[in-house]
Amino acid sequence: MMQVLPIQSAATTKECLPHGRLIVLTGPSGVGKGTLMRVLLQRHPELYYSVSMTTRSPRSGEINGKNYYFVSRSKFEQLVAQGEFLEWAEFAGNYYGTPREVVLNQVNSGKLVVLEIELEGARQIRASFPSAHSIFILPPSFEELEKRIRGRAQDSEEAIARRLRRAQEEIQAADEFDVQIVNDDFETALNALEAELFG
Ligand SMILES: Nc1ncnc2c1ncn2[C@@H]1O[C@H](COP(=O)(O)OP(=O)(O)OP(=O)(O)O)[C@@H](O)[C@H]1O
Ligand SMILES: Nc1nc2c(ncn2[C@@H]2O[C@H](COP(=O)(O)O)[C@@H](O)[C@H]2O)c(=O)[nH]1
Repeated sequence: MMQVLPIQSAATTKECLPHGRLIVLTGPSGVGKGTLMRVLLQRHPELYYSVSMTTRSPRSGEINGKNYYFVSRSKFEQLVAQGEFLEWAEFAGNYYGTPREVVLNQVNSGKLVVLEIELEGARQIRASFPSAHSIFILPPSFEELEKRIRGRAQDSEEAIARRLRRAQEEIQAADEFDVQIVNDDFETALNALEAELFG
């Protein structure tokens, strides 16, 4: 019988996922990843959603520990140096990272774990965990993406411009991922996502 080893390190090894599964949900800012995740978690509370750490300032209504762990740049850099992240990246002027220990514990205990992260982090996870299932969410058009980011009304004009510039690059990378789902009609996209996660 094949020996099953727990996942311990993403930085140095390529691991298979022994008990649970790791799902990577990526796609450009404003495409609707967070909204899809929120509804998915309501429908499937057994999923484990990894709360990331960021140096971005909280938006109105965001709660520390629920939406993100909000930390200073110096604290984030200290945690990077200590190897506390499974992956991390700088996006639109802020750091974002996935806490290593809690995620590995959840996967090893058999949970279906979802990471909602940007392109560079998603690439790091794919490199470290080739058996992670990666899903890229696409907008129906670039114009619609811009409309959604602006409609969210949460980011400054400069932040919107950075995110849209980055989105061009991100969309071109969609084919690197296992599955692409277009988030045009919300229910259709949600059903496609559920089908990917629960077969
Ligand atoms: N299918 C859809 N049709 C129309 N609007 C949508 C759809 N899906 C999401 N939205 C809206 O688009 C906006 C951006 O969605 P959301 O914040 O979930 O994007 P995101 O991909 O999580 O962005 P970020 O990566 O910046 O966190 C929200 O106002 C949301 O209500
Ligand atoms: N590489 C990582 N990217 C992350 C993580 N948590 C969130 N994100 C992504 O960052 C952008 C911007 O998010 P926003 O909340 O400021 O709009 C978005 O694409 C998120 O998916 C993470 O831990 N690592």
